[in-house]
Amino acid sequence: MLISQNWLPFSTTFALYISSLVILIVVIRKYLVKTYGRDPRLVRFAETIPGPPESSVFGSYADFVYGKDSLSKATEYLEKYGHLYKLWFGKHLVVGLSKIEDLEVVFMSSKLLGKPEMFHPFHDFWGDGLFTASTDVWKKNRKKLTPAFGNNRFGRYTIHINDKTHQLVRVFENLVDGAEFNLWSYLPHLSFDIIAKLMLNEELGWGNTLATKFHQSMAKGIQIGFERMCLPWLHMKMISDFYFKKHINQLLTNIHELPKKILNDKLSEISSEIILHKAKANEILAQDIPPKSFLASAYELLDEGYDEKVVYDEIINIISGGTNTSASMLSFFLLAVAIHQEIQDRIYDELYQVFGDRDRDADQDDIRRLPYLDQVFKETLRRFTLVPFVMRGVQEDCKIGDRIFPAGTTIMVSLAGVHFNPRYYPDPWTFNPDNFTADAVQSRPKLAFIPFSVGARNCIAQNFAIMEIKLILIALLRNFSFHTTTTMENIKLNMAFVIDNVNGYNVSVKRRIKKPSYFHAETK
Ligand code: HEM
Repeated sequence: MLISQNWLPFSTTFALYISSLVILIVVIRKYLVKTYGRDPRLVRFAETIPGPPESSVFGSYADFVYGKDSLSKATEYLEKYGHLYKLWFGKHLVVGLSKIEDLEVVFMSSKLLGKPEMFHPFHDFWGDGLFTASTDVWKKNRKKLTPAFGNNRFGRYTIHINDKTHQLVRVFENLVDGAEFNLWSYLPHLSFDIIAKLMLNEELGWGNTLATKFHQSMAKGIQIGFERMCLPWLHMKMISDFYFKKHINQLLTNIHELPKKILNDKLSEISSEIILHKAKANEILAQDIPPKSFLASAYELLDEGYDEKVVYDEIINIISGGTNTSASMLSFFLLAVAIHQEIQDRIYDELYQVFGDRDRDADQDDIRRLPYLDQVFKETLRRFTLVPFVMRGVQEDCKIGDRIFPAGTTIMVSLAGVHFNPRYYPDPWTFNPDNFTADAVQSRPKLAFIPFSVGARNCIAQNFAIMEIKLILIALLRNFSFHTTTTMENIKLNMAFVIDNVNGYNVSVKRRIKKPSYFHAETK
């Protein structure tokens, strides 16, 4: 009796121990399968596609994330695997595409408008704004916000862009004949000030505490999002939450302070604008009124049944979309023409033909009269493809080329793969504005140049960005010549949403003598 009494508790404890262990193993296994288990349909589809070597659990992230920069990566994959290749990021199958015929199908398909599931770490920061909104929300928001980027607003925008650029010209005056400085210390400030003024009607300098907090937190948030998307051990929610949750909440609090303040400051202004537009629409008001602002359009999303968070999200998206893109483009352009002085001379000669030595500001008509500036502008967007890849999620099976892409695949359209395809650009690593002479453009398919992406989910601000950046370039190049000790070989691009040069954009400036280059040649 005694023996059996001692033995029974032991056996019960042992049984309990074993069954708990079994349950734990089952739960862990289920969790791991849910986190990393690959859909057999995706696995079978992937077997037909070439790609870099991968371990079965973690995928090809190491090659992608820790390899070369994104432009080199895009061209390396193109050379090794052609226009279709696969990468596994944990359980996510990513298929890279750069054949123009395939891209046409992707961009024109109304079923391929959604962002992929693996993008969800960015949803924390961009929320239901255009970058990460689900397709249904995106459709409503995009329709509402598109008019804010219409050409009918550009006349008013031109005045403010020129005004803000004058302020930068005054800062550069103090740097004339000095040492090299990094353009990046100035250009994001300018593009942010312009977006704040034009889209949000706020005079928010970069140095403003809320703005600084916003930019620092957003940069950190994007970095965390990128790590959570690419590094498979962070696909485990409990690990990801353990490392980042508190931090992400703090970053979000910092980020939201700015749109909250803007809405607070501008609420009565927005309400009056909306009332005015309603009166005009109902023909109660006869006089002409300015087109609706971005802020009023975003605020009207509340009529669609959303709460204020969606307005914050769109403000956050527009600042994110409009700051580093323009600043990177300006920086790469000025660095490239500082390296290629003969190209800079030719741009100035063209500017001199249009403006002579007068001081008047540039406008829309002037932009149209500067074809060589346009060639260099496009070559900068090609050679330094700012957004090298765009992602789309396949929500239902779809045919691209002769393959059926199963639901659940992530499509990675390689804009850089197109821009570095030797078939369209014979010497793709050379910076050569002649790639964009009228004849050269005519000889290529239209989709061979797609820096702003194409189709319904392209850059909402494409025309605005071109106008803004050209006006700034015209003002800077009319006042200064740019010089550098950097060479094309020193430019090292890093992997990010908008590429940037890890070595900075170091230039020195000289005051422009307002005479064309042939005048200097004759007086030598
Ligand atoms: C040279 C400058 C720029 C380039 C090369 C560029 C490029 C792009 C590209 C490729 C996309 C598509 C991304 C995707 O499909 O995932 C995009 C989207 C977007 N861009 Fe730009 N962009 C530039 C400037 C701007 C500016 C100045 C703004 C704001 C004022 C802006 C706001 C946006 C927004 C909000 C989206 C999301 C559109 C949507 O999903 O409906 N971009 N941009």
